[in-house]
Amino acid sequence: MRNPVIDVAGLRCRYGDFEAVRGIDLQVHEGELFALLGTNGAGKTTVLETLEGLRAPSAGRVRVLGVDPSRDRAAIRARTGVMLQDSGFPAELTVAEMARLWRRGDHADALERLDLAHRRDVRIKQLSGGERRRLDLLLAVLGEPELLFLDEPTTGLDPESRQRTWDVVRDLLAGGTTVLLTTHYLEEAESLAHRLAIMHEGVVAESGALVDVLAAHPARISFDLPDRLDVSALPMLSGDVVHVPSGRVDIRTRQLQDDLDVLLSWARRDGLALGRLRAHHASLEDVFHAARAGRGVIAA
Ligand SMILES: Nc1ncnc2c1ncn2[C@@H]1O[C@H](COP(=O)(O)OP(=O)(O)OP(=O)(O)O)[C@@H](O)[C@H]1O
Repeated sequence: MRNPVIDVAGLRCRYGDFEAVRGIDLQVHEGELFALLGTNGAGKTTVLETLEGLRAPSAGRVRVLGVDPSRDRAAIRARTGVMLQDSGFPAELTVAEMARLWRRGDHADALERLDLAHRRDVRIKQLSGGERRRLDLLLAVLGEPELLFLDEPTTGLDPESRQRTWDVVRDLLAGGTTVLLTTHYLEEAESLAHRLAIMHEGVVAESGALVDVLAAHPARISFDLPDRLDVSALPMLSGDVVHVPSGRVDIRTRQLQDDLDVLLSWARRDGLALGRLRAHHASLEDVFHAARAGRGVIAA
């Protein structure tokens, strides 16, 4: 098997007395999109900055494209694209000028792809927040990097712009680019990621292939408990039943189809309507809440 594009073992990062990253392992393989998720302050930006060579780890081993980023940042920069949360480009330049300054050439296709062609002669200071984000992405991918760091790439974008960004990322993946993504939008990770890690308070609380991580968590059935019924009236189910004060029943089960079948048969037999009935396999949001609550499962 080939060496991972990113290989991190036992990484620790300190800010003075405070240890923000407390011993994490990560491997990102060629051509995959790895989502680094986590609660606020979990340490994602610190990890990202370490991988980009912007800060040295206080302990552990970090290799990016086979190189130690804190020792040889220049070697990595030439082969990576970085889309930061706040890029701070010169406000007076136009979009086309900025792109040419970043990398020589016309870039008409890339501008078109990111829906910026019609804004090519507009100054950066006049762009909307969403257009700024698309310009950030444009500049990050102009050099056709082997490895792309995307730090919350769709924050502030409307749903259509977000979809467009996802399409660009999918095209890059199809072309063999490796992507490390951080995002607070779990549906973004669920839509794009092959593998992921969820950080909480400086450690990895959950990690693995997206499909394995989702499969390791119970499915859910929820509905409004019909009027005048008590939860004790529910039929015998394999899952755990939680009854919230608002009258909603929430069932966590590893036998989704069987439990749903039992519930629907019971409701039909007794002529009951299960209001706002929902049944679904675990979503990344369920996994995220479990990780935060310390119920994570390291799947791989
Ligand atoms: N320069 C700094 N000095 C001291 N503490 C810092 C510094 N930068 C970050 N921290 C702390 O380190 C921890 C991790 O911060 P980091 O920005 O890496 O988290 P994050 O996962 O990116 O958070 P968010 O999702 O909120 O952006 C936080 O508790 C933060 O307050």
